[in-house]
Amino acid sequence: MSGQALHPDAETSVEVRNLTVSFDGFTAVSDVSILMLKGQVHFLIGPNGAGKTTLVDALTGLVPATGSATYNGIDLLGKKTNKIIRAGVGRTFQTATVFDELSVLQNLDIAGGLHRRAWRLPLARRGVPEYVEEALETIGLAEVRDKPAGILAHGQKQWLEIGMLLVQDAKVMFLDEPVAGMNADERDETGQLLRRIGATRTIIVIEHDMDFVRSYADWVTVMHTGKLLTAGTVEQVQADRRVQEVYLGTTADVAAAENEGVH
Ligand SMILES: Nc1ncnc2c1ncn2[C@@H]1O[C@H](COP(=O)(O)OP(=O)(O)OP(=O)(O)O)[C@@H](O)[C@H]1O
Repeated sequence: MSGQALHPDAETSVEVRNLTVSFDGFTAVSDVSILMLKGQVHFLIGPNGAGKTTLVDALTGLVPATGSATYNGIDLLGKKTNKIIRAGVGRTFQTATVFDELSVLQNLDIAGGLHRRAWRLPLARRGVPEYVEEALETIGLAEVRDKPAGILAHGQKQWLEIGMLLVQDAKVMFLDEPVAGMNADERDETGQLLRRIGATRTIIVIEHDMDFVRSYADWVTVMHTGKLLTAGTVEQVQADRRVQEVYLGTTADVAAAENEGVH
């Protein structure tokens, strides 16, 4: 895909080619090809039903797909979710999946256990592993480590989910609307967090909050009715008339909006 090498030395991390997902004859994702580079925060946007979640489902072993998708050359299609996690590809969902009655630390420990091949001693008997300490610091929850996850603020729960991916050693993270329901401060903290962890990983965020996209996207991919509409920098995507049409309606609506100074 031309123009995507914002950083000349960025390496391709996830490569999706001609990916198609059909449900009983309905094509939810149609012939989509995307390159995702290491060290970039990618955003996947598009109106409701565009196929964003289904695309991520296909890349994380939840729905079957045709075409090809690799991470660092490892085939992702046709693999079970646990194998995909072990390969270094993780995701969050729109609704939090933390165990409310367990502490922040225990949630991280369990998530880390999913990644470890061998069965290990429970946390209480072996102390807190270094990588869990690091994750706690990174997500800013060190001070609430022993609190039950159920009492965390909404934003903190989302950060815990991201921490769970960190302890799984996910090098590729798909995040489904991580800032939905967050206040402005929480959104900013989340954006900074994504930048920090994205420097050495590949982050792909499904998002509807365009302010958040504008502030933190290195690269934006736009989907519409299952197809890839366009991809580029925020500026490129915003200037694309097809994107404006998809979000605003018809070409006539776009012209009217432009006349009224809406962009
Ligand atoms: N399991 C399924 N069976 C049948 N159709 C499905 C299934 N999952 C998704 N779809 C359909 O596929 C299309 C794409 O849905 P998807 O959830 O991927 O869109 P999205 O871009 O993530 O939308 P949103 O922003 O609303 O979450 C929708 O028309 C949806 O109804």
